[in-house]
Amino acid sequence: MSEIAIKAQNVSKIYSQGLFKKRYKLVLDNINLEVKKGDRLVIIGESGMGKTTLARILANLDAPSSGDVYWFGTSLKDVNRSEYKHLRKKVQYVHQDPYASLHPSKTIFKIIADPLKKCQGLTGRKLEEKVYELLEMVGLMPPDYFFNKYPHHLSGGGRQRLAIARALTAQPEILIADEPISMIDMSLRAAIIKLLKDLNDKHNITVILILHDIGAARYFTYEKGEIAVIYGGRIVEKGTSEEVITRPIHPYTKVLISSSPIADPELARNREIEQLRSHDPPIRGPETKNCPFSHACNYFVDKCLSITPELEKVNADHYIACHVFKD
Ligand SMILES: Nc1ncnc2c1ncn2[C@@H]1O[C@H](COP(=O)(O)OP(=O)(O)OP(=O)(O)O)[C@@H](O)[C@H]1O
Repeated sequence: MSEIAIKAQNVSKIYSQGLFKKRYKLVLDNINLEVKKGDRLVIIGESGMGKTTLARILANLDAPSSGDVYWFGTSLKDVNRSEYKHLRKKVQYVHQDPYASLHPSKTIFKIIADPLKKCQGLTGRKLEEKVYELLEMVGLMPPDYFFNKYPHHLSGGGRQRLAIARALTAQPEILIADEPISMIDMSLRAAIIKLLKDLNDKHNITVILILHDIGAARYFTYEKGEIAVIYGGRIVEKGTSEEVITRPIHPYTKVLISSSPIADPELARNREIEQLRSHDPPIRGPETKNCPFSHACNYFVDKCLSITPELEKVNADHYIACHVFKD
């Protein structure tokens, strides 16, 4: 059996808001997820559903209010300092915004070389060779052409490639990329997803990719991996791309798929998009026990307003959290 690379166990996150911080907002509600070593996972959902919060907690950039995250079987609550130092390098995070995450006055060589010196202790010719290799690996070609350039010389896609190369300097085994394509031109997006697929395929790096684009999710997972659909801080549907995108069950997943843009004008004209009862994100507190989608769902029944549905198995490749639709 493959080793579990990363696991979230009963992870919840509550933020306090308001003047005296007395209003509590449940942003993640009892999330359970695991990703095997060398596998791929997409976490998909619309804005404000908790994707970034979950990604940051998985990367230990933020702490859950309750629950635990495990890296390679080690609980981040119990880990000792030296073990954590060792594990930290293995889990790297790629930010949504490549513009903000790169030092504007450092050359591209320095952006990659500095962490290489720190993480791998490389110097001189070996350092130069490694910078060359990493730039080549992320498709910044020919690598030495970029050595003395600066981030502002690159396109958005190029900057995201550079941000990925920088994350690779730590030789990670898990890469968590938070919407890495949302701030770059449409035409460059597929290439970044392809790069992440290649890193997974050729270098066996476990990749967790946060997305709101269903087409990109399908492209990333059609050969392997899973898609987890998040709504109101809950995983509402999870499974292979074949199951979740081809045979969606949850009403939210269906709406997400049917409203994703399609290029063919004929298909776009003829398709029907279900109108939801509300387009606002749900407001839930720590004590809320309902289906997070119940305020928007056209099919809700009484139970949906008072009992939070748990993820249940439909088949080996498909899980669903819905009181009404179960298969
Ligand atoms: N530090 C914070 N304090 C209070 N509320 C927060 C904080 N960070 C996030 N939130 C709230 O948590 C909810 C989920 O935010 P999150 O950024 O995780 O969603 P998201 O799905 O990643 O959305 P987006 O795609 O817009 O980034 C939102 O309602 C957001 O306003």
